[in-house]
Amino acid sequence: MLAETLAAIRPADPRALAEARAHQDRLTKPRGSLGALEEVAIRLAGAAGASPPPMPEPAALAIFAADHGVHARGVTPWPQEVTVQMVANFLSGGAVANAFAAQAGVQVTVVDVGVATDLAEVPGLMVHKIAYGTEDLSRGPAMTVDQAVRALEAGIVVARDLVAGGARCLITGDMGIANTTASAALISVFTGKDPAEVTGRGTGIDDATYNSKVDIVRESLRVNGLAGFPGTAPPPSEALRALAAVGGFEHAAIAGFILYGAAARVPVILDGVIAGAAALVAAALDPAVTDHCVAGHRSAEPGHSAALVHLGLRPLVDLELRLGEGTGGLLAHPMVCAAVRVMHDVATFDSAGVTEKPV
Ligand SMILES: Cc1cc2ncn([C@H]3O[C@H](COP(=O)(O)O)[C@@H](O)[C@H]3O)c2cc1C
Ligand SMILES: O=C(O)c1cccnc1
Repeated sequence: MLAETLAAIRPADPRALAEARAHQDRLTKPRGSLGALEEVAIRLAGAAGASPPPMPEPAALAIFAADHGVHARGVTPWPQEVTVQMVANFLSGGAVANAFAAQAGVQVTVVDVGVATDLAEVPGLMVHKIAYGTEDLSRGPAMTVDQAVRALEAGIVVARDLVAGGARCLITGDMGIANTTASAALISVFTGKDPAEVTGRGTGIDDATYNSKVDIVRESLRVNGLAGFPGTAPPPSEALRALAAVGGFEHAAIAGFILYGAAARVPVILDGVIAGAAALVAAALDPAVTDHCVAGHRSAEPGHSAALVHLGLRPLVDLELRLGEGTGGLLAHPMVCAAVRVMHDVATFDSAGVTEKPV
């Protein structure tokens, strides 16, 4: 299924890109006056292979939840049970992601890809559990390559089901106590940046815990033989091994979710640092996936900025959010819709009889 999905991915369509650019310039506004929103609409046209691109709605948020063996190293002040407790909170509609999703009119699905507790499938929850949390990435591989592939495929299946159910835009979400540690390790591997530059404070930690977290990320790269790509990214053949070594099940599943969106030409709005790390994995497997992604926001985590630079994506919202769950992606969704609606609804100089400034 992974191979099939990868084989279906195409880069942006140059003709649709050119048509969308030309169309933007015919609309009744000064050229370029919608700034980065023009680029978003043009990007979605290239991704869809059509100008104007289809409206990116309805949108569906998938919150991939999993636990992390590295939690045992004290990288976060929160107990591991908060992951499963927050899953229950998402399902009863009480989390920030639910509030933002309600505001944006977005459907929420929670996916257990590796929570440390057994969960029964209930409406709104899909169970694709790979294991009861990962192993400790600072002592050896967090998961096997086979588990990484199964988690990627879980993300593919979830995206496929949501698109089959009518979703025309996919938004990434995550829940997993300690997952900013795995994110930092992945970002360090895939951007070639030093762990000290890409490790952040996650939910909020003191200086001593922060310094230890950086050491643990560094140790994870050394123990797993991943410290050998300074300033470069690992080759695609190494990407799955790197994902398995230092990633989480939610990172793998989000990478698969992104790959399916790209393959199906359904745009994917990326959330914060966890999605950024997952997108680096997806882009290492096929660089064309970034043509199908919009960076919803820039998180306060330093690794997220490094990931966005590496991916060549410009974030739409920059509000120092550091929550995850899909909250940044949800805030961006109405902006992405507005950008595309301009292409559908706004009159041209010709059609409205507005005098165009001579070029
Ligand atoms: C109550 C609560 C709700 C959350 N919602 C998202 N996260 C976020 O914080 C966690 C990662 O941070 P760290 O690596 O520092 O543990 C992830 O679960 C992420 O989704 C939350 C964290 C907490 C505590
Ligand atoms: O950037 C994020 O998405 C983030 C930051 C801190 C904790 N959880 C998620």
